[in-house]
Amino acid sequence: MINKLVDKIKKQNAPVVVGLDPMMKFIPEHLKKAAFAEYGETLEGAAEAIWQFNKAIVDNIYDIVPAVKPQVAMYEQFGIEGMKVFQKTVDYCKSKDMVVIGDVKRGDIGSTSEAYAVAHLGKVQVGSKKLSAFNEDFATVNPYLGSDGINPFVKVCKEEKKGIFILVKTSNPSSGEFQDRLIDGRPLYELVGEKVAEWGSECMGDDYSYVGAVVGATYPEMGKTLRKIMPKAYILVPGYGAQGGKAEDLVHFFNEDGLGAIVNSSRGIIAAYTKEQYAKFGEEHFAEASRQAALDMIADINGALHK
Ligand SMILES: O=c1ccn([C@@H]2O[C@H](COP(=O)(O)O)[C@@H](O)[C@H]2O)c(=O)[nH]1
Repeated sequence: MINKLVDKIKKQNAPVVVGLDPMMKFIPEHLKKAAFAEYGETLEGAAEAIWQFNKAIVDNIYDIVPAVKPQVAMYEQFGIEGMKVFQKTVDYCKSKDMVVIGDVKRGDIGSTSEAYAVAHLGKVQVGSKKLSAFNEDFATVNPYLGSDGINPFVKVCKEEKKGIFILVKTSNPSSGEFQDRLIDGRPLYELVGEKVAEWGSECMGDDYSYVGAVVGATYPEMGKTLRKIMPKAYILVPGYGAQGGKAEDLVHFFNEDGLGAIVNSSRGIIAAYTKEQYAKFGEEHFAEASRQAALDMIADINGALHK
């Protein structure tokens, strides 16, 4: 799957992933009205509105953007109905040949991590059959339980040709509380980065490992250091746009080959129609505003890379 991701990034010339984080406040009134008319103000109604919102956005970006990153929390808050839409969204994006990164941030003791890995990337045994559940292409994984929590994901990735992105340095303001703590004079995120390189060395695609890393756009200096520590790891970079990350800060997250990183934007793309810059599209045409915002983001990042 890492080879497919790299190929799509090259073909579309777009090192960009759109985050499908469908918060209700961003879903246009006409979609909510139609969904609530059919299902009432219920969890089913919310799920239907989310589905219509996601589908319209995906229909408008799949030819220009290689990957999507549905954030599971935004679906999970609506219980089973939300998770059904998560699944439907994953399946729909895959039918459009997009690479799907499930932002699920899992990781636990070995036996539990194994179940998480099976749920999101693998196949579950049911009697004599092996069946896929959520079936994303990649999942995000929390490394703070150590190798026990990571190994089951690596095993499933090998079997299924899937991939993971391990949290190394997150984009949020308080990420330094623990991640920057010095251990034997070195910040913890660097030590995690070294482990990612080690785990990933056994998991190579053609040029990059299918064990990647998450490093926030909001910490460009750390991104530069981590790029050197993990030369073969693809870096998933959240924090561009809504969290303040800028294209010019992201250049050192990439390798000399112009590859090695994929930058995420969620609110900046899916809620583009609420921004003054894209107001001319109007709420009815929210998905076209998202397409334009995605095109602008791609141009912004490529512009910084090819300066
Ligand atoms: O360090 C991290 C890890 C994950 N995220 C997730 O990415 C998106 C960012 O959304 P924006 O609207 O583009 O800010 C969201 O799903 C986060 O949970 C992150 O931001 N930082």
